[in-house]
Amino acid sequence: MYSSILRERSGTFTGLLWSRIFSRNMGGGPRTFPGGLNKWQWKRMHEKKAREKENKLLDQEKQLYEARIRSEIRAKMFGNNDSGEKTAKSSQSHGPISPKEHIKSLADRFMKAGAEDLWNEDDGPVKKSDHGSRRSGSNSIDSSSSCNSPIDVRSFVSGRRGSTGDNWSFDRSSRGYSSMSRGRFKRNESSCDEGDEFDGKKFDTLSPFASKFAGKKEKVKSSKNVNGVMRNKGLFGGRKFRKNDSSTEEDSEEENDGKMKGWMDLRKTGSSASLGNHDIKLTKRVNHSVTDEELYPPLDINVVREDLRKRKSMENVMDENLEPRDSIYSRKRFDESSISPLTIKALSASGIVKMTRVQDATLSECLDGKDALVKAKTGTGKSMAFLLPAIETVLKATNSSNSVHRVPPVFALILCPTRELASQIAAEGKALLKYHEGIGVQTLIGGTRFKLDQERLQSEPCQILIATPGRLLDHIENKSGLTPRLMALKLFIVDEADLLLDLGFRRDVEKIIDSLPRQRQSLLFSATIPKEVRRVSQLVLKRDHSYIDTIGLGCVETHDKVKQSCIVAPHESHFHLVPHLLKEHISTTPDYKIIVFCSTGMVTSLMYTLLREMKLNVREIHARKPQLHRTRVSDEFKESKRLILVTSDVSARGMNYPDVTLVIQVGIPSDREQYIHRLGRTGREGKSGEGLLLIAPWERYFLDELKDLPLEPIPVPDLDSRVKLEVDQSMAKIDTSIKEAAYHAWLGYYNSVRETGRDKTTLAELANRFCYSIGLEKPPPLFRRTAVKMGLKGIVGIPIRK
Ligand SMILES: Nc1ncnc2c1ncn2[C@@H]1O[C@H](COP(=O)(O)OP(=O)(O)OP(=O)(O)O)[C@@H](O)[C@H]1O
Repeated sequence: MYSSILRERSGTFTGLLWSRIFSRNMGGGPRTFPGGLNKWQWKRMHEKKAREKENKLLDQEKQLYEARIRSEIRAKMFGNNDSGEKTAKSSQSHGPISPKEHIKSLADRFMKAGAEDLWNEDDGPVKKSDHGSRRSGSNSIDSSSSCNSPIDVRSFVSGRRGSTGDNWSFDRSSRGYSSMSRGRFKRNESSCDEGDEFDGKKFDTLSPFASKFAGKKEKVKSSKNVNGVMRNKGLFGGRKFRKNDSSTEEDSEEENDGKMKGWMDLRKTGSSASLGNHDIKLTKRVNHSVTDEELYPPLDINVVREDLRKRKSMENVMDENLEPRDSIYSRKRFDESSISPLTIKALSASGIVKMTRVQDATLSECLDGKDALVKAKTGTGKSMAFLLPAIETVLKATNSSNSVHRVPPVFALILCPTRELASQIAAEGKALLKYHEGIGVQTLIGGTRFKLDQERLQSEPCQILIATPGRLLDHIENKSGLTPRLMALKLFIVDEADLLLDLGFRRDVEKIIDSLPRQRQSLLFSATIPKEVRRVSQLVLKRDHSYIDTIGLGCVETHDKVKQSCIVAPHESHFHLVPHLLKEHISTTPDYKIIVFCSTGMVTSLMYTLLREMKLNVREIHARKPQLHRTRVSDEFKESKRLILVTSDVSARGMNYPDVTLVIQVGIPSDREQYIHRLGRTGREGKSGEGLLLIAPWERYFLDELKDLPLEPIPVPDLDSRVKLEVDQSMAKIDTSIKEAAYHAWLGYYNSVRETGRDKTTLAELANRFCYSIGLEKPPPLFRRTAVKMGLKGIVGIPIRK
């Protein structure tokens, strides 16, 4: 019987192998098999393997078949249309788009107004000198006469300028920001552009790029006739996209088929939400007679930035009809918007009448159901900017949902990085829903009991859910009943988007996105959006999303009213300097409220213990503290004055502690963005504040990342001998275990920083100096496994536990 089964499977190697082994076994071969299996177990194991292999092959065949069918359908749909129609149709379909269309849309987006910050240093318009020398008769346009003509890159990509894609509109009422979506353009808050007439309206040009571009556009148009080449480096890291007009349609069909197969295969390798495929070169290089360098000499981005800065300073004059330039408020009132009267009533009850600029810039776009990536400075009301659309979405969904839901649906999901931030957003949401009956906001955050979450979700209304990724994923993966409720989701919001899309969180976020409906609106908010995040934002956003930047290209991302200084001092002195600086600030600021950021939880704990020993009014928050403590301290710090909060990065993002007078950052933050967010805990709602960065001489390299910020170096203050003595005495009283934990955490943190972590010997030396400065006699040993993991095993000065 078995041999007949095996004969059926004889096509597979496993089958053959098993058949040999089995027949040998029948003939008195070995009784036991590798792994101590008996012959039946051995047989079953191989049969299972063969089945799995067969299924895999079948799956692959099925996928290939589906890909073929899809490409046939696409060929039928688009076969007879011109390229403009193709683009329109493809943007409506929900299936995968062709590589060609994909390239078009990426290139299109890259060249849109406001996308300059996606460019690499050597992208962009032609340098003035080069430009002049390359002008070609009537095709060249003088930059001064053409500075108001935004470029339409579709003309390069599709080979003709689409008439509908050129509708550039300017909304005067919403002055002070830029927003790009399908040809719409609004002006930057602190934009550095000049105004010009367009379509009978006052039109603010995109940027000084426009004039240079206009010339370039003509140039490219004419050069396209020669060889049909388009070069677009920024988004694709130097990749080249070419369209060879002389190639026949058959050629391109063939090429497309080949590309499509590769495309389909690639799409299948990642999760549906993964991004990997978007940045893949799918076109072949084609030789052409004119070199790219001749056509597109590299742009000196610094020249452009300088240009922008000059224009900004010229524009920085107060218009008497507008809010002052440095105000975070716009002139628009909430009652002029289309949000629900009950929400407006709640806003008025909290004394909120006028919108902030970011709210003005985003509200209509968000209410229109568009996807958006929004950048606005810290403390300017981003939470309300996304909570208002969330509430409107719920109202709309509740009114229009004629189908009775099997489970009570969650219509809006807000993802944020920390528990405190989730609770803060929930509190703000509840205040806005004060007069809306039956609409509930709930949080899903770590540190609480899972079962309690479930009960709360079932017993209380929850149309708006605010969650941290880890706990939300727990609920999704453990089938707590949340997943079906998310099926009706209409709006997905990611606050602190750059952090949540960063590697640390991205996997969780991808999994969460996989369990959300694809037909939804998505909004991403942050005060910092580095280039990489704009690229990976496609993980969440639709391709035609708007990018709304209320800060403006080339403008400072921090608040003018926040004074920033930096002290470079040996790190052994930091534990002495911090109390000194605190005392100095307290003596001059009666209503002081200070946040001290430390690099890790355990260093935070040591700093807190020291300050407490010194009888300063101090509290601590870090991830090692129980949630109850964190919530209590966070609430207390919100309400209080004359208090110092020592914290790790759990408080760096989004936390709205009103009237913080000073932020001290001890040691370098993880990156430039984190510096901006930590600093952003002061100077909120347009108020003034002060920031101080305290670093060691070997951390000076980090200042390079902040060179565009108004950070003033100040001399190391002379230490008061009494403070010094007091610090030494207080440090001596601190339990050794706290110091040892701080040493290990310190070592771990700087080992993970690329610049300090690569030279392990120096790192060990620095760590030892830190160790002695906190009163330890010798460095505490590391577990062998930890040392191996950290690459510190065998390094002089790093003792290993026996
Ligand atoms: N239109 C408004 N008028 C007055 N106050 C407002 C308005 N909008 C928001 N606020 C208040 O401004 C403060 C800061 O807002 P919020 O915390 O949303 O800032 P944020 O931009 O999200 O900051 P971060 O980047 O640090 O997360 C809050 O106290 C909020 O209530």
